[in-house]
Amino acid sequence: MHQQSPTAGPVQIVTITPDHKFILDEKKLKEILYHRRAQGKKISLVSIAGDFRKGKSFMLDFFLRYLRAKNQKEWIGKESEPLKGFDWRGGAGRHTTGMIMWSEPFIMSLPNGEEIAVLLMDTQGTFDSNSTVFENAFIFALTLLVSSVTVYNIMHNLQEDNLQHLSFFAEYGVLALDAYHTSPFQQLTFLVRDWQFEYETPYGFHGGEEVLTNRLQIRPNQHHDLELVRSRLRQCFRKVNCFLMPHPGLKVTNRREFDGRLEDIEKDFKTQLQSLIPELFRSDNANFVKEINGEQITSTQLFEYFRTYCAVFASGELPSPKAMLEATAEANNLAAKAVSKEFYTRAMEQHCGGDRPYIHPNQLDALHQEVYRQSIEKFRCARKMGGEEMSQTYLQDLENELAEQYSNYKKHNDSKNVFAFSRTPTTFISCMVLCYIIAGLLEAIWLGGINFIFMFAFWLCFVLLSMWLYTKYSGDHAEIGEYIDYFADVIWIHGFHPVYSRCIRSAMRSVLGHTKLE
Ligand SMILES: Nc1nc2c(ncn2[C@@H]2O[C@H](COP(=O)(O)OP(=O)(O)OP(=O)(O)O)[C@@H](O)[C@H]2O)c(=O)[nH]1
Ligand SMILES: [Mg+2]
Repeated sequence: MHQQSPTAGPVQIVTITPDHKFILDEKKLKEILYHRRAQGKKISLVSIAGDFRKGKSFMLDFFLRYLRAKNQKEWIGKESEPLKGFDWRGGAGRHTTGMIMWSEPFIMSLPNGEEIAVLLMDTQGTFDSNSTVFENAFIFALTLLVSSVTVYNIMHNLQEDNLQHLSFFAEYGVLALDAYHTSPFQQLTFLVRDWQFEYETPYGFHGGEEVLTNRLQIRPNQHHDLELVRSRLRQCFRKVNCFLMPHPGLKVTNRREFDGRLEDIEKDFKTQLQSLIPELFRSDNANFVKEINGEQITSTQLFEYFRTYCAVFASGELPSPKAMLEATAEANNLAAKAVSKEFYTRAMEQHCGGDRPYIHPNQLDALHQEVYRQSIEKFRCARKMGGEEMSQTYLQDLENELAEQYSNYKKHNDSKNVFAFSRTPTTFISCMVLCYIIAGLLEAIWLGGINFIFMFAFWLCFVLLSMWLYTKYSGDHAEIGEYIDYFADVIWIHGFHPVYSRCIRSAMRSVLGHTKLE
């Protein structure tokens, strides 16, 4: 290990602004990652993340002691030496904000003798009352993306909510990657603080493995949600392990003047520190060196990745992560809106859809008013989370969408009107003219006796035409109008249309001299 300069210390590389945006301090990050000691070397980044006020920075200072120690055996330090490095303190309010990196890399050797640069990073605790869901997700996801080993610091036990949050953050991180990776993240170590059940499961990695196997097991008949979280975690991380840490003692947690000295810390805690930390920094661990896309990267490459990931998170291209209540309430409202809209569409289609005849505009409007009222009522009555204020936005959207649909139905209905108006009257008027001419001709050649058939057809067409006009203009007895349209269609398709087409074709042939017109 190389001597650190006396000025080495924690450096804020990511700052969260009061309006919950983040700023990456590229200059400071560059100073660390382009440090002369790290130049050209592969890199390992060990970070700690987890809920706020759970002793993360405190733990990181022991990592620091280990990496700084010249004598590997007695790295833990003197009994009365205060614990310094990354800033930690007691109290209930959050302390660390943004992301903080140690200003100088540490040099370690891989089993093949190659030197690598090791960096430490502290992060803002999740779920304090000041941070937004975006902040939490961004910090955690970025930590997972840039670290080779991420220590997920949790309290008391490995619970379902820890797994759920982790998978949420990991999925958010996956979004920032530009290509699909089978295991986008490397090592994740659950560090369970204040483990109380030593009588059942021992401290350390062995006990941790037992707890982890139990929690990550996919059981037959397990609920799909729980199974999904577990299978995604396995896909996202190359290695997951767990360490059970004892309580550090009441002097650590309850005394204001506690400064981190070992003499105030319980023996068990110190013993476990000595087993945890050397194991975490084992250079023969296959996941210790940072890899991206299956390639071990150098510190200068990491700088570029850091910048790229931050740019993706800032671009606004990613879906904005939402709190569980907000996301569920949104899903409820969207579902209720979809049901109401579908109800409206189905009812309108039944009366004025594509295969329905034209109806009078007044009738269409009355139909719309009624179906619209019922559809809005349906939305109001649906059970939704998020309260009245939230549902108001979706109600507004629904109203706009229904109004737009109605305007489309109106246009469609009008277009049917023009169509019906041209074909049905043309057919009946043509029939009447034809019948009249035939009756006249028959009269002229003294066959007036069979005239009555054509005069009957003439008057039939006249009556049908009058009835049709009445139904279309008044909107009453629409079904009768429909039957008349149908009757006219039959006459048109089987009577006039073939004759017209034949006439037009032969006329064209005589003009163009028997060219192929089929
Ligand atoms: N119960 C408990 N408390 C601890 C442990 N280790 C440290 N602490 C105490 O927890 C308090 C918070 O320590 P920090 O290291 O500042 O906690 P943090 O997680 O970094 O907090 P934020 O920076 O606010 O997210 C201090 O008073 C520590 O003495 C532990 O293992 N168990
Ligand atoms: Mg902290």
